[in-house]
Amino acid sequence: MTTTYNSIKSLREALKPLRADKKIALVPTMGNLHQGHISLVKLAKQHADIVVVSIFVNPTQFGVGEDLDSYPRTLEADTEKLIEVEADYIFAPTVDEMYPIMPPPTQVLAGSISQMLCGKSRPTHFDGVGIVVTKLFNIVQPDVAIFGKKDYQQLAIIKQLVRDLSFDIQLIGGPIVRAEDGLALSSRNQYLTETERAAAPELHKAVQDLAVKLQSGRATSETALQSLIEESITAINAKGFKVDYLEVRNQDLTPITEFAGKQSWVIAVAAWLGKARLLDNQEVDI
Ligand SMILES: Nc1ncnc2c1ncn2[C@@H]1O[C@H](COP(=O)(O)OP(=O)(O)OP(=O)(O)O)[C@@H](O)[C@H]1O
Ligand SMILES: CC(C)(CO)[C@@H](O)C(=O)[O-]
Ligand code: BAL
Repeated sequence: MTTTYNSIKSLREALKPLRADKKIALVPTMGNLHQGHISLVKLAKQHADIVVVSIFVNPTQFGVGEDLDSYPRTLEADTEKLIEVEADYIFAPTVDEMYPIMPPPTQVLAGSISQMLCGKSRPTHFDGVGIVVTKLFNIVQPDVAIFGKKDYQQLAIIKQLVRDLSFDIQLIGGPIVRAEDGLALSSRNQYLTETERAAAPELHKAVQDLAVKLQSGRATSETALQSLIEESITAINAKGFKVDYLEVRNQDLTPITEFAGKQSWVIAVAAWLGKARLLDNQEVDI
């Protein structure tokens, strides 16, 4: 059975008797669920006895002028999908329940990792993610928490949060779920027009092309890497996107300083296509 709670107190009461002998997993979401989210719930079920899915469009992670008001809110359809996949609890609080004072005076800042990549164009975004995820961890006290690798930087920031605030939580990153044509599933894909949707998989293709070049050993120096990156940005922009950033980093998101020998890198990209800012990434082991 899938039960929905809107209050922190009632969810805590429901979970309390289960803690003694059940493993609890948390899957945090902003709702408008698609197969990417459902894959995380299925992964959660493999690692825990009880799965809690939070659905909360978190205002503190939206910047001024972003899509907080228009972000799709589809709780009824989401609930049906979660019943079908047999999630145990849905936590769907109101903004007042989560933030008695708005904006909350307490902050959870992630430092330099939150100012790079997506943080350059969304400078307060990860501070909002930091506080809401900290609250969700404190409310649910899960044994396991599942996040998607589509939001690669977010997962890296949450790894740092778990380490620095000593949360006793096992973090698991779920693989990116894609449409058949390669586009990473995302709630914001619905902002695309039909023509833009047809062009959208080009982003993934460009990332794959760059991955092939990296794997063939062409990034022998900082300069060589930079020129491959610039080639990719030009190719993506030529398809009608406006690249926000495309960077190659070590998989912990530190800058690359070693070019010889075995390397574990990640290509991370964000690009605007019409009203949608699309994210993608690919890990590359060289
Ligand atoms: N295609 C996907 N594959 C795997 N995980 C995903 C995918 N899309 C989203 N997730 C994960 O689901 C969780 C909730 O994400 P969220 O509700 O913001 O969905 P979203 O589709 O990414 O929305 P948005 O378009 O706002 O970025 C996050 O951990 C996110 O990384
Ligand atoms: C982790 C999260 C649920 C926090 O609001 C959100 O950033 C998301 O959906 O990725
Ligand atoms: N999945 C990322 C949530 C956001 O862009 O706010």
